Amino acid sequence: MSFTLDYVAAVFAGAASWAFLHRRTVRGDLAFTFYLTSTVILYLSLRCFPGHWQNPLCSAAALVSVHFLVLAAITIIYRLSPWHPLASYPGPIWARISSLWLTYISSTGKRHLILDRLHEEYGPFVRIGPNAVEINSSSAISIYNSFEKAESYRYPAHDNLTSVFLKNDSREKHKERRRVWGGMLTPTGMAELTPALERRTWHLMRCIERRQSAGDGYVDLGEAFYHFAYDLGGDIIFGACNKIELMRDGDVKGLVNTGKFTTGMMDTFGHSPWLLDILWRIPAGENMHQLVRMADEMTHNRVNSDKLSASKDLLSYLMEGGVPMCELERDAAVAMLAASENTAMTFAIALYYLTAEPKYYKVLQAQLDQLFSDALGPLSASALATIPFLDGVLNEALRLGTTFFLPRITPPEGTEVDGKYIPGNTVVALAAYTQQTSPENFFPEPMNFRPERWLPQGLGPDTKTNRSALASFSYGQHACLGKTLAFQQMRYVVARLVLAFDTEFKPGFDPQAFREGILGMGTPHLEVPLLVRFVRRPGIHLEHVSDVA
Ligand code: HEM
Repeated sequence: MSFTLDYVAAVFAGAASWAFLHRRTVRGDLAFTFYLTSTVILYLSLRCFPGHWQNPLCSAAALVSVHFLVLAAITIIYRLSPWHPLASYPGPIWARISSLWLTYISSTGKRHLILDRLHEEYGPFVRIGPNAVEINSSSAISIYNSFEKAESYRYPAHDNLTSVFLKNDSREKHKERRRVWGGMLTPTGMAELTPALERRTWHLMRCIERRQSAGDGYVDLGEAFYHFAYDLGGDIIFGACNKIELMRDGDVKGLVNTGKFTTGMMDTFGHSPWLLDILWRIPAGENMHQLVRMADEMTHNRVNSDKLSASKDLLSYLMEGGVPMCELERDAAVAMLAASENTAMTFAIALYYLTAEPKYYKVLQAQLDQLFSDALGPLSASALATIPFLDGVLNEALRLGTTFFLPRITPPEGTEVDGKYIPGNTVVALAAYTQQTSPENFFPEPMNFRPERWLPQGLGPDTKTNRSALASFSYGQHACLGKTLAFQQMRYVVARLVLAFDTEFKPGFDPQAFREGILGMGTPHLEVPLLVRFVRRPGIHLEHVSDVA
């Protein structure tokens, strides 16, 4: 009799736990520890009644499992029920049941394509998680003005340190941190970074040639751009103390893969934050810790060094702004990723499209030749900013290459988008990729690379170019702080390369497969290596250019 009662008690405890937890965020690592500890405590308790329980260990595990299964079953029933606040939103059943569905589709890198198809099937509002809605409407841009970031941006250590990119509980602290970062991104701050950009771009040109001659005549351009962007990012963040020299030494410590792994993990498992909490504490999450350790070490070197550059680096601004050491380390790690990955991949995607469509390469080359008579002479940022076609190339690379998913959380009172009420504490996101490729925003040929669509005359009288639908730098209070710097870098590097070289793909390279292999993993990831040959244009001599730091 008491045997049955114990199971009945476990069922009631599961139901009571649901009533207590269903409006709360549960930390995965704590939940895991709870179940483990409960099993041990139960086992020890059952052993005190010898004879009553045949096998105390199995019985303890069974009671805890009953608690968990009841909790899970009620959770699922509630999520599928008409009483759930998002019951009226259509979406696939698996999405309604568990956030693991969104986690799974994110892990494929094709989340943007899967969600795009769901909008075709279900309309502009799709329930993509038990508590998440994606909106395919330009009105949804308004959610970025004031809503906070979703839990997926929470640093899994849960240490409540303030950091510029991650989820902060204090809006004021985040605002203040943006202000401190902003010092580097003023015109004066950016001018101080220009010598590093110029020097690193010369290294890049020599690095490309060196790797071509050391191999089969072609370079893995995605890899070369990653190495360039990390080297330059290191200069920007750590100044003269920067030890990152991937173009010269290769990526011995696996920095690029560590960075890609970290952004990929956050972008995938962030949708099930409880799972990220667990992964953070087990060996599978080791690469994330490795990035943190690298950033910590470089930050310590920088803070304790007396070998400082004449110009300021990011850490100068943060130290002057009174940012404490533990938060300097966190922001340095964020900056290493923010300053490198997206920029590197946008270079790669821009060069891919220019090589795939040589007529655009020629147009850009002609315009640059006209403005800069000496292909190896100075390229001022102000002159480069006057070439709309160059910006058209970059905007198209961003439009087709960045497929971000940027979740926010609605305030407790909820919100309205296009007249539809969305309940409070719902995760909401703009369908960025669908908007960026929608004929309502970009017409004609929304799926094709057409830089002219960004010029005043566009692609003819029916052209539609809805600039605000380009979500590549996000919007509002968490929008990219480095957008102007990124454009300055992208214009400079693309212009230098196009002025000095012609390009061609390696024979057998499949442009279509490359394009289909641009994955969305927080930043673009390239499934297919971009294999290209750079051929010097007549009159270009680079022998005098230094190719080492
Ligand atoms: C093509 C290059 C780049 C792209 C496409 C890009 C894109 C983005 C996006 C989409 C966000 C917002 C994420 C969100 O709302 O969830 C963001 C945030 C941020 N980016 Fe960039 N970024 C680029 C380059 C850079 C560079 C070069 C830097 C600076 C060195 C930078 C610094 C930042 C920072 C600090 C944030 C966090 C802002 C905040 O949360 O308040 N980014 N970036």
